[in-house]
Amino acid sequence: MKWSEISIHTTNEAVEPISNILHEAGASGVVIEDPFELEKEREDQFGEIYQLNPDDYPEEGVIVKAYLPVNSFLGETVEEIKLAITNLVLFNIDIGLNHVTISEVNEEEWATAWKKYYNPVKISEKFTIVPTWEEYQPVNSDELIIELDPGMAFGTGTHPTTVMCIQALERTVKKGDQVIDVGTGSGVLSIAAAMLGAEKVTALDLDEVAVNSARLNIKLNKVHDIASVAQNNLLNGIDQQVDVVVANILAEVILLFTEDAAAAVKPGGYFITSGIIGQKKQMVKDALESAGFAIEETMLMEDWVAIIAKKK
Ligand SMILES: C[S@@+](CC[C@H](N)C(=O)[O-])C[C@H]1O[C@@H](n2cnc3c(N)ncnc32)[C@H](O)[C@@H]1O
Repeated sequence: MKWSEISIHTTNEAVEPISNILHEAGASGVVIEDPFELEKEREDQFGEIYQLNPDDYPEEGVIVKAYLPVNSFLGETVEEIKLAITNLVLFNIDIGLNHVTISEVNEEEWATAWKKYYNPVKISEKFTIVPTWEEYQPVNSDELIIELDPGMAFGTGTHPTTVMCIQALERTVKKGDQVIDVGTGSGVLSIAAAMLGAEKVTALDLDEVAVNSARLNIKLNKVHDIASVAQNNLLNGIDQQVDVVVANILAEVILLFTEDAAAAVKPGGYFITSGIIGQKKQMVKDALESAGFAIEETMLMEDWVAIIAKKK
């Protein structure tokens, strides 16, 4: 598959809304080149390793980059992104130079473009995500380490939507549980569920690239006896009943299968949903409640919401 790199030279203030616009437009792997990163004092209590190259950063302003699949919608998507960014001015957001460039990258370049921005990160009480090419010494003996090579699939493991899912899994998965991960991407949530003691994990994704990436990461983390991966559209054709279903997908997609999720979760079990932007929270909550779930917890990180719902 060919990928297009969209690069936006903007201001610090606009980074967050532009990242959201890019995510909403279906971009993968938003990276931020902020010269401040070069000067920032690093916490090393978690043993993170930082090797930043000044050549990768602009002299002033911030560059936000993301990757879009090259398909027949690319032209429209780019135009929509540009318009949405320009519209930020209406909200009094300074978009700075707003210099937008597009370039094509091949699969290999895309995969390696990630690597320089990707370091070990402690993302929850128990879990640290470590890229496969980094050396990492655990700080605590009970620390759980997920080794990840995101390749082409979504999931460096450190996106707020993923972090909230992992924190929600920590609160809900019990030893011996059965779990389904809808939209597994790099497989990170399935690996976390297996490490938390689940007995059987089913990882599903529509995208073949994600299926392969999840298989690789599941094997790398030695949880392949517990977690298996299949190419599948949401929960279509899945008739097993499990203790936890987790899905980090956009709100619009969650709404398509709340009924199927209600059928797949045992009474007293959980449906964890994430990937929901703030203004769509109520819509998802309403759908979950009418499908037979009670909202147990609403989590918030940056502009993103995750919901832990319990099957009545
Ligand atoms: C935001 S990513 C989440 C990846 C990973 N679970 C995480 O938390 O980092 C969403 C994933 O859902 C997958 N997806 C989108 N629509 C889907 C569908 N209809 N059925 C299955 N997977 C889907 C995408 O391919 C992508 O890998």
